[in-house]
Amino acid sequence: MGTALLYDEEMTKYKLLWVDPACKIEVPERLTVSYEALVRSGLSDRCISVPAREASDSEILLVHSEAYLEAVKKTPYMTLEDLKEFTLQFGDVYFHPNIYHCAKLASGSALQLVDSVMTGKVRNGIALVRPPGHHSMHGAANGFCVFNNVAIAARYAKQKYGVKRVLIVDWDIHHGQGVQYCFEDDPSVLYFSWHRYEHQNFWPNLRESDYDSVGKESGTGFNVNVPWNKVGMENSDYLSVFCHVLLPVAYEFCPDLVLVCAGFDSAIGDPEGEMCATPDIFAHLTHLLMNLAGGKLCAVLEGGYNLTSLAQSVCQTVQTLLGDPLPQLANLRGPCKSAIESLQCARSAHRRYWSFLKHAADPPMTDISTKHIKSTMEEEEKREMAEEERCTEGKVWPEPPERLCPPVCSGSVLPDDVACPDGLKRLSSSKDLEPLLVSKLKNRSRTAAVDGDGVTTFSRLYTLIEKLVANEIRNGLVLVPDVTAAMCVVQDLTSDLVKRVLVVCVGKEKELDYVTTDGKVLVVQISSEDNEEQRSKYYIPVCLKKGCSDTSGFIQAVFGLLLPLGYEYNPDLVLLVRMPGSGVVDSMWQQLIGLLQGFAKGHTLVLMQVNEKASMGSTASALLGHPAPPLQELQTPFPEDGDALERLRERLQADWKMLQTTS
Ligand SMILES: CC(O)(O)CCCCCNCCCN
Ligand SMILES: [Zn+2]
Repeated sequence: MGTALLYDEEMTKYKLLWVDPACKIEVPERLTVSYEALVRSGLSDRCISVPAREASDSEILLVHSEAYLEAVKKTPYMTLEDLKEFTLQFGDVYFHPNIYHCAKLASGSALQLVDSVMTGKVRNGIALVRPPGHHSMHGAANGFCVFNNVAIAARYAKQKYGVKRVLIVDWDIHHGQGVQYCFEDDPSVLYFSWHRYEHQNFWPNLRESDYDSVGKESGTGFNVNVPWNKVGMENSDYLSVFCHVLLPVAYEFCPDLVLVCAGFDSAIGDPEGEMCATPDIFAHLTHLLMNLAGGKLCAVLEGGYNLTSLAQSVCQTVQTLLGDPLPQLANLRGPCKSAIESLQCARSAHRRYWSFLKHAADPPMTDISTKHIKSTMEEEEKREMAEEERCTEGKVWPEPPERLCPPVCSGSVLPDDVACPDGLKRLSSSKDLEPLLVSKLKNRSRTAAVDGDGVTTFSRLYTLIEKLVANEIRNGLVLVPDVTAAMCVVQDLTSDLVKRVLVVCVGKEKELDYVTTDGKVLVVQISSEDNEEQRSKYYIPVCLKKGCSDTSGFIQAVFGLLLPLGYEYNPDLVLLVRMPGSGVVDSMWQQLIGLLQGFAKGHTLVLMQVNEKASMGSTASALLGHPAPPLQELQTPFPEDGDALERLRERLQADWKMLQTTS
C-alpha cells in the first residue's frame, strides 16, 4: 500500500497584510518550497495524490465553539482594519480574507488523510497545509493557527471509524497547547509533545507546558510533555526521548491510529527552535512510529520557518513513509545534561501511569521547573554557549545523504528443499569462495555441521553479504541447520567486509565463543540466561526472567537498551539471530525486524534455524517492509526484569552515552 500526499496551492493564497514581527515568518513559501522539493526529488510522483477538501461546519465543531466558528466565518468580508481589529483578540496570529477558506482546507486535508488511511486506500500519508493547527483552541485562534487540524482529525477518526485509541505525536518545537487542552481529560487520545520551554521563558510561556502536566481526571497519564530548557538540542537528544519516554508509552498504549503534528521548526537552522537536530532525524522519528497501529500514520504539517531545512525535513519524512532505507546517523554522543534532566523528569512524572516507566528514577535533585543552582548554570552555560555558536551562528549543515533503494529488497539463502517465501529473491548462484576463506571455514570445527560440505551454503551467504554491502540487496533471510555454527562463520565472512556488525541474539545458546573486544562486533543477547559475568562493553546479555516469550520485558529491553545502543554504535550491518526455542512471539519478532531496519541503511541479515521455518513467512513479511502487527495487550513487565534493566543501564552508561536517563 502506498503513501498519500495532500497539497493544494490554494493554501498558499493568504499572507500577512500588515507589520507584525511575531507573524512575519509564517509565509506562503513554506508550502511551495516543501511541495517543490518533493516534486524535484521525484518523491511526489511516488505518492498517491489525494485532493484537499474543506472541512464542514460539523467537523470543525468537533473541536471549536459555534461562536468562534461564526466569528471566523465573517473574516472573508472584513476590511483590512476590521481584520486587524479582529486579530487583536488573539495571540501571535493574523487573519486574511482568504484564511478562513485555507483553514477549512487545512482541516479538510487532515480528514482526507484519515479517510485514505482508515479505508485502507493507503498505508500512511502526509498533508502539507497552512494555516497550522496545534495552538488553536475551542474558542480562539493562536500561534498562526485557526482550526486545530490534528485535534479535529482525532475526533473525526473516533467518530467515523470507531477508532479506540489515537496517539498524537507533536514533534514541532512549540507546545501544541490547543491539542493538550482538547484531550487532557481523554484517555482515548495520548498526546505527546516536546517543545522549547527554557523554564517557561519561551512562547507560549505556559506553566501547563511543563513535564508535570500529565493530563487530568480520566485522562491522567495520557498527556506527556518533554520541555527543552535549552536550545541547541541535537539528534541524540531527540532519539533519547523517543527511546526512553515516547516509545515505551506508545507501545503500551497500543494505538489504532497515529497522528503526527509534523512541525519542522525543531530542525537545525530554524529561527524559532534554534535547535541543532539535522533534517535526516525526521527519517528516524517517522520510522520509529511506523510499526505502531499497523503502520496507520497520518502526518500533518505544523511549523517550520527555515525554508531550506523545512524542505529537506519534509523530504526525509516522505521518503521514510514510502519505505525507503534510512540514512545512517553518525556520531550520536548521547543526550546533553539538560535533555537528561528533562527526560528524567518526564519519566518520573509518568512512572505511576505507565508500567514501562515504573522503574524510572526519581526526578533530578535540582528541580528543573525552578531556576538552576547558579554554579551549575555557569559552567553548563559556557559549554552550551560554545555549542550554540557552532549550531546557530553557522546555520550550515550537510545536505542529507541520498537514500538509494537497492534493486532487490530481500534475498534468501535456504536449503534446497525449502521453498522460498513470496517476495524474496533466492540466491542460488554463488561464486566460488577464495581458497583462503574456504580453508578458514574448513578449519572452523563447526562449519561442516552446517550442511554437507557447508561451503555451498557459506559461499551463497558470502555472496548475499557482499550484495548487502554493495547495496544491491537491502536485507536477507538465511536458514541453516545450526545457527550457532553459522554465527561464527558470518563473523569470519563479514570481518573484512564491514566495519561494525551489530549482532542481536534472540534466545539462549550454548556458548557465544566469538565475543570480540575490538569493537568490530557488538553483541546484544536477549534471553533467559543470566550471562552477567561474561558482560563486557561489546557483549551485552539482557536477561528476561521469563525469557523472550515475555513480550513486555522484550519490548522494554528493545527501547531501553537495544535501540539506544544501536544508534550509538551505528553498525554497517545488523545480524539478527533467532536461537531455536527462543519462544519469541511472532508479532514481537516482526516488530523487532521492523525497528532494526533503522540501522545500517536497512542491511539486516536474519539467521534462523531450519526447524524454525514456520516463522519464515512473518520474517519475510517484516523484511519486505510490511508493518508489523500490533503487539497484543502488554502486561506489566516483571519487576525483577525492570530493575535489572535499570541496573544494567546504569552500569553501561559510562561506556554508552545513549543509555543515560538520569543526571
Ligand atoms: C505551528 C507553530 O507551532 O510553529 C506556530 C508557532 C507560533 C509562534 C508564535 N510566536 C512567534 C514569535 C516570533 N519570534
Ligand atoms: Zn512550531
